This record gives sequence, structure tokens and C-alpha cells, in this order.
Amino acid sequence: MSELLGLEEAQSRLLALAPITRSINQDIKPSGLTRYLARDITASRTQPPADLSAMDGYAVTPGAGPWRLVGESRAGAPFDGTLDPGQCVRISTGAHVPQGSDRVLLQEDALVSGSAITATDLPPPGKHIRKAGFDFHAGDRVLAKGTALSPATLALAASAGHGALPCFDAPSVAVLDSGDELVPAGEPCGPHQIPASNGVMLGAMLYPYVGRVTALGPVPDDRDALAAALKRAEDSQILITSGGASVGDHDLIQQALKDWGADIAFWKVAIKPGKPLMVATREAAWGRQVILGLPGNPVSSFVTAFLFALPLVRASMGDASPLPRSQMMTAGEALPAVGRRREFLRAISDGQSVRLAGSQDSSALTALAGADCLIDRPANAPAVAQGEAVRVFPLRNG
Ligand SMILES: Nc1nc2c(c(=O)[nH]1)N[C@H]1C(S)=C(S)[C@@H](COP(=O)(O)OP(=O)(O)OC[C@H]3O[C@@H](n4cnc5c(N)ncnc54)[C@H](O)[C@@H]3O)O[C@H]1N2
Ligand code: MOO
Repeated sequence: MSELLGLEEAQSRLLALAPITRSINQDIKPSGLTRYLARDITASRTQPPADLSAMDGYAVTPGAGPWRLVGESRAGAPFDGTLDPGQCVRISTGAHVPQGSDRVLLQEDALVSGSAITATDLPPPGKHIRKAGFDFHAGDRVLAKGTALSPATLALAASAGHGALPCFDAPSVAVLDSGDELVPAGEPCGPHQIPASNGVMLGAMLYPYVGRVTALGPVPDDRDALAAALKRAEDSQILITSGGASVGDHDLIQQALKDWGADIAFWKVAIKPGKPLMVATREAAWGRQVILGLPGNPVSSFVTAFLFALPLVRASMGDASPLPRSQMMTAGEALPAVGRRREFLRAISDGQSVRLAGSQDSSALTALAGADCLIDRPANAPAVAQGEAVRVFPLRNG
């Protein structure tokens, strides 16, 4: 086992190879795709631009009242003038607080008699006023390079005066699944055949980042067929293969990649599932391609895509923290001791504790589809009793 790389070592060697995509100016609207900022974003305006009311009521002058109503300040139509002592204006949420007023009296706490306004509950100075610039000032850095666009970050950028944002483009990605037994999804299978599910799964995992991938395959275990498929990946910055990564007589991917001009960077990682993971690079006419060879077993493909392929894509798109995040949870059942490879168990969480999702065989798609997290069990760890703490990776993007 000494030739197997540890997970973190393998991840950092892969991420060091990530191609960095160019920066594009992206319209500030939902795209359904994950994007990261290519540079810090600075506010070009101050928010709020003036002291604004946080409530509907009366902008009153200092003192205990009563006040004389002299006008109105609405959002978008401020009161034009300065209040004299003893005066107030009707004010709505989001409207400018006029000069001379130092607090807002809630509508519910006001007695109205003609133009005389009396407080049943006197607000202290400053009450219900959002001070100019309390959220941000023009010139403030409101978002850092590498931040993901999200509903909240888009709203902040819009509020800060931006209609478009510099983001890293998605890399071009090709996905190749290979195996003589594979039939395209939805087509009838002979007794010796199975549907190619990995390409579908990987395409779906990558979609939130890159949109459509170039789907190559399924391709038979045949040198010429693989060479022809690889030709179609010439323009892809990232190539992800699945299957044929192990040591069998028909595991031809590595040789096909070498024939194509790829250099193997490393092969085999001490994780279960996912041991035969392979990373290679290829110098194309336009630059360096990164090749990630995932094992064919469907769960192995999923787990290695989660731990390697998605971080690679995120890193190439400028994500400030591309690796998946983990948290501690309680084991909802006893877990067995671990062998020499660090294990990622398919599991279901209720937010606090985790239970196994079913068969842990690396081909068991029903358990994978039912799982919402992976339990991370260290190599050589002893058995865990129910109630002990375990590390868990939520499958946010899986
Ligand atoms: N003698 C050894 N045999 C195996 C070893 C080993 O170290 N020594 N490693 C095992 C491990 S661990 C894994 S993981 C698999 C990985 O094998 P490959 O990457 O070569 O994958 P294949 O042999 O092509 O396929 C494995 C399995 O997965 C199915 N498969 C493949 N592609 C797809 C696809 N696109 N959609 C659905 N299912 C797919 C395939 O039919 C096989 O059943 O090797 C072990 N063997
Ligand atoms: O590593 Mo394999 O992925 O155990 O099944």
C-alpha cells in the first residue's frame, strides 16, 4: 500500500494543476450556474444613501410632543425642507428622514387628532432610523475575489451599483465513459450489457458549474475506439474518464491516454472507494489539458468526482475554497473498523446523527441515491460505537 497517495496529498497535487480560466463580464442576473468573482468588488455608491426610516409612522423632532403634521416623506419622494421644533411628517419605510427629525414614532404608537400627533410610547433618539452608509460606503470592498455568486451576493453587488460582474469562465470539460459492456442510457441491454450511468451522473454533477459537458461514449475497450474518442477531447481543458482505470487486461485507458500524448502525474489514492484514481496532463497546441481518470464502479466514480473532479473544476473557476467541507456528527449506529484505505461511507443524516444508507458495495447505486452525506472514516480507525463523533461530508453538489 505504500505506493498509494493520501487523500490530501493527491488533492493538492491535482489542484496545483488546475487550469485557470479567463475572466468574463457576467450580467447580474440568475444564470443557474455557479460562478466565482475574478476580482474584489468595490461599492460605487453608499447604502443607505441617506438616513432612512425603518418603519411606517411619523418622523418627529426632539422632545416629547405633541407634534404638528406638516407634510409627508415617502420612499422615492422625500419631504422637501427642514422640520422646525414641534413639527413632524408622515413617513413610510425606506423614506428619507427629513432634516430636524431625530427619530421615528411608530404609527401604532401615535394618536392622531387633526394635524396634532401625540406619542403613546415615546421613541428614544435615533429609533427606527437606518443611518446613511450603515450597510456600506462608496469605495468599500463589499465582495472578495473568489466569492461565489449567490442570491445574496448578487443582491449586494446590485445594491453596490453593479450591473455586471467580472467572473471566471467555466472550463471546457469532456467526460468519457468506457467499457465493452456499456450501452447508452435508455437503450435496450443484452444479458451481457448494462446501461452507462457514469457519464450521466458526472454530467449532472458538473452541470451546476460548466453547464453542458462534451459527452464522449460510452466507448468500447478498444484502442482505436478510445483514440477516436480522445481526438474529440482535443479542445477540452479538463477530460474526465471513468472506467478502465484498474489493472485488468481490458483496462486500456491509461495506455490510450499515453498514446494520445498524456503524462501520468500520479495513480492510486488510499481511499475506498476510489483507489485507482489517476491524474495526467497533456500539452495540447493551445495549452495544458488536465486528465482525471476515475474508477468505473459507479459509487467509486461518484466519490472520486466529489473529492477530486468538482474541486478541480471549482479551483479552475477561481473558487477561494474548492475542497468540499466536512462537519462532525454523531454516529447513529455502530460502524466497523477501517482497513488500510480511508473510507467514505454512503450515509443519511438527520442534521445531527448519521446512519448508513445501505450496501457499501462500490456498485450500489440505490444506497448512493438514498445518501445525503459521506462519513469519512480514517485509515486503520477502530470500530465506532453508536453516539461517537464522526466526520461527515454533506453531498451539497453530489
Ligand atoms: N485485481 C484487481 N482488480 C481490481 C482492483 C485491483 O486493485 N486489483 N481494483 C478494484 C477497484 S477498487 C475498482 S474501483 C475497480 C475499478 O475498475 P476500473 O476503473 O478499471 O473500472 P471497470 O473495470 O471498467 O469497471 C468497474 C465496474 O464498473 C462498471 N462501470 C464502468 N463504467 C461504467 C459506466 N460508465 N456506467 C456504469 N457502470 C460502469 C463496470 O461494468 C464494472 O462493473 O476495479 C477493481 N478491480
Ligand atoms: O476503490 Mo474501488 O473504488 O474500492 O471500488
